[in-house]
Amino acid sequence: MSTGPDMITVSGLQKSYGSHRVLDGIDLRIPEGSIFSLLGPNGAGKTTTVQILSTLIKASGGQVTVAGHDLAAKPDSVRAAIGVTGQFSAVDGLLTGEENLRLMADLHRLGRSRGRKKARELLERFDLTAAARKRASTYSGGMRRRLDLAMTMVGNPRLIFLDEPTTGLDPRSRRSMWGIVRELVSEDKVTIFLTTQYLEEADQLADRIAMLNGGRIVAEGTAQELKRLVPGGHISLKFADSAGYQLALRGVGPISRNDEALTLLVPNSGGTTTLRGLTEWLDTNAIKVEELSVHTPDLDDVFLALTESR
Ligand SMILES: Nc1ncnc2c1ncn2[C@@H]1O[C@H](COP(=O)(O)OP(=O)(O)OP(=O)(O)O)[C@@H](O)[C@H]1O
Repeated sequence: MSTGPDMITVSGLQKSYGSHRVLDGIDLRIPEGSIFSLLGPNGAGKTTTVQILSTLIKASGGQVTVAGHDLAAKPDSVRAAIGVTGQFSAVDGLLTGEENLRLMADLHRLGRSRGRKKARELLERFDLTAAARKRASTYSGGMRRRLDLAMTMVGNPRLIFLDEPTTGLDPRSRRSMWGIVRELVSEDKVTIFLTTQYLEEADQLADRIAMLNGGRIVAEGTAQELKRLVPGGHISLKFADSAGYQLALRGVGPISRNDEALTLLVPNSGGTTTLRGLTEWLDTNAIKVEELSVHTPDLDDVFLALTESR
């Protein structure tokens, strides 16, 4: 991840609709060349934040710079530096993939030969060459998303707002999209602002994640840092016989028990020490374990713990 200058800085960002305060003082710093993900339950204010940062609507208060430009003073400069893809796809289904890209090249005034070259390159890169002459309406969901992203890349944006890039895609198409997004960052040095409903997606892609709830950022950090915020890591043990179970019950300090299934849950600090200590203790006491599994908290646990209605 880059430690260079920031692509986005936000301080004290506010947005109200009448007396309804949707964003209540948000601070963010997003380094250039990184992937940042904003998460939050429905109605938390994610779309509002993206709409403000991408110049679609005006903030009610606070300071924002995007790509080095003051958002309030220089919205045109901000617009020239960014690309937006997602829910409001620019793809025209009646045109072929190639035509869609050429149209975009025309809008960016690339000129005929440069436009064609750019379209060819992007079709190749986004794995759409074979479908280049087919109408976009015949494309699969994954192909359509790739075309949409390719069209955004025609303008050479330094920052892309990716709104739910894989919603509705099958696991293979989702993985292929993740690969493309990573490549945009590693090769083109693009900064990505990602909104997603899939916590796994943020976990896979984002360098840093912020959780928005009730118009405020309630947690911010790497996926690992966020996971450390919630307890919930545990080791699950299933015993071979009731004698071993009874012995362990007194010895291991379980957080929960199931006498019928002969299972115990033991808290896990996250390191290997607890696990090793536990298995050594079981060995020493000749207790037979049938199954052992380690559960580390995931972003779902963090999300639920931090965004429960308050
Ligand atoms: N134009 C508007 N007028 C009044 N209220 C609005 C307007 N746009 C959004 N809101 C309110 O702002 C709040 C945040 O909405 P926003 O769309 O930003 O949430 P979100 O986090 O993107 O949610 P979702 O995951 O459902 O898309 C909601 O309570 C919504 O009703």
